[in-house]
Amino acid sequence: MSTASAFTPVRVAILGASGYTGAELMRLLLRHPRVRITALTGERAAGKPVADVFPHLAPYDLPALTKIADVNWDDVDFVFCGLPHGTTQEVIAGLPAHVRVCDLSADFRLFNVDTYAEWYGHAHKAVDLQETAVYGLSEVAREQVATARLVANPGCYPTASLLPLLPLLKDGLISADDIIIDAKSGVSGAGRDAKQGSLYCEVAEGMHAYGIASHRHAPEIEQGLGWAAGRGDIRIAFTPHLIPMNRGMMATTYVRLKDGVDVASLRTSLEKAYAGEAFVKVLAPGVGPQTRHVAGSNLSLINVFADRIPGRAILVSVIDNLMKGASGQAVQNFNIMNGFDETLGLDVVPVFP
Ligand SMILES: NC(=O)C1=CN([C@@H]2O[C@H](COP(=O)(O)OP(=O)(O)OC[C@H]3O[C@@H](n4cnc5c(N)ncnc54)[C@H](OP(=O)(O)O)[C@@H]3O)[C@@H](O)[C@H]2O)C=CC1
Ligand SMILES: CC(=O)N[C@@H](CCC(=O)OP(=O)(O)O)C(=O)O
Repeated sequence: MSTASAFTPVRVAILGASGYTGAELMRLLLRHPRVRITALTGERAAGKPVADVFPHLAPYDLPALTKIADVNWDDVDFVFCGLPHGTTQEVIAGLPAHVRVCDLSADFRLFNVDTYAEWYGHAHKAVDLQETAVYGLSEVAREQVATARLVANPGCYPTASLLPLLPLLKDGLISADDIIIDAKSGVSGAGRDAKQGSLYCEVAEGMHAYGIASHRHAPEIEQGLGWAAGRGDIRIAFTPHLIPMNRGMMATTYVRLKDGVDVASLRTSLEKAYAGEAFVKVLAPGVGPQTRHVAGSNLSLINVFADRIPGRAILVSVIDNLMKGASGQAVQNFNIMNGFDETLGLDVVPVFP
């Protein structure tokens, strides 16, 4: 099987194709009518056919994995970069100018390079490029994404957290100073690399919080909230948890309503913000979003509930961390950057149950 297109295809390279987000990108782009995959890279997997690394892709006609240094850039228009954070800034800074980029790592997400250095433990290695990067939460930044050369694809926890919160802050309905995010992720969020924390015995039949009050996605979420609230000093309580499942992410967020605001107004704000959106849906009152409702798809399902404590509300949002939390949103941004219908390659119905 190979991709066929009646149009001139965009020639795409996936850096980090031997990782989980790379596999997800190949799954989506093989079905994308305007894409031809011309280069795939791996580090340890360089030199291997994709089928050796991902046998589920054996039926498809894909280039073999190479080192990044061996990519022929004359044959590439667009790069999806799925490398570990910290390795990406220098790689992207070294790409030829004609190539547009969607970076899935955290390397270009924080606009303030001092904040980046504080949370990532080293100075930013491409400060000039950082200034040109657009934070690609697709529904919020469409216009900037459309013309960007470099899009910083949001993190999975920030995507799940920001989608329900941004409209409510923009509309002035909730306090920016009392936001508590309790989030859970499937283990694929940690990537395919062998790590003790991803071993079966460490994650099966149990769950645990990690990065408590110290996870590097907190400043990314605060940056987005600050944009919506028009303030740079927002601090959140954010606790991620690792859950024994392959994919999926849930953010349960506790907020305080501004005086005179009720939960119905929150619902109206969310419905208005996401009316007509292909991938963000506000569920009917009382219906709880579940990770199994979005598995394998680019959907984000959200809902809002009255808390039993007066003046408070609870937001629940779910995404698939590898889709809307990574590769799905990256393809959505690719579509926006190329003027394509946003849903191309993403018309995937969730796998249920
Ligand atoms: N997994 C998720 O749900 C999400 C991931 N992200 C981010 O996306 C990026 C990719 O994540 P994911 O696919 O999960 O990670 P993986 O660990 O599964 O894959 C990493 C990829 O990068 C390659 N690689 C590793 N080190 C280097 C290096 N020094 N130089 C060149 N290539 C290298 C690996 O090659 P090889 O294996 O062949 O050595 C592999 O192809 C990360 O920055 C991650 O934080 C963002 C949102 C969600
Ligand atoms: C389960 C798990 O380990 N998840 C990762 C987040 C995945 C992600 O979005 O990370 P980036 O910011 O690097 O893109 C973590 O907590 O670090």
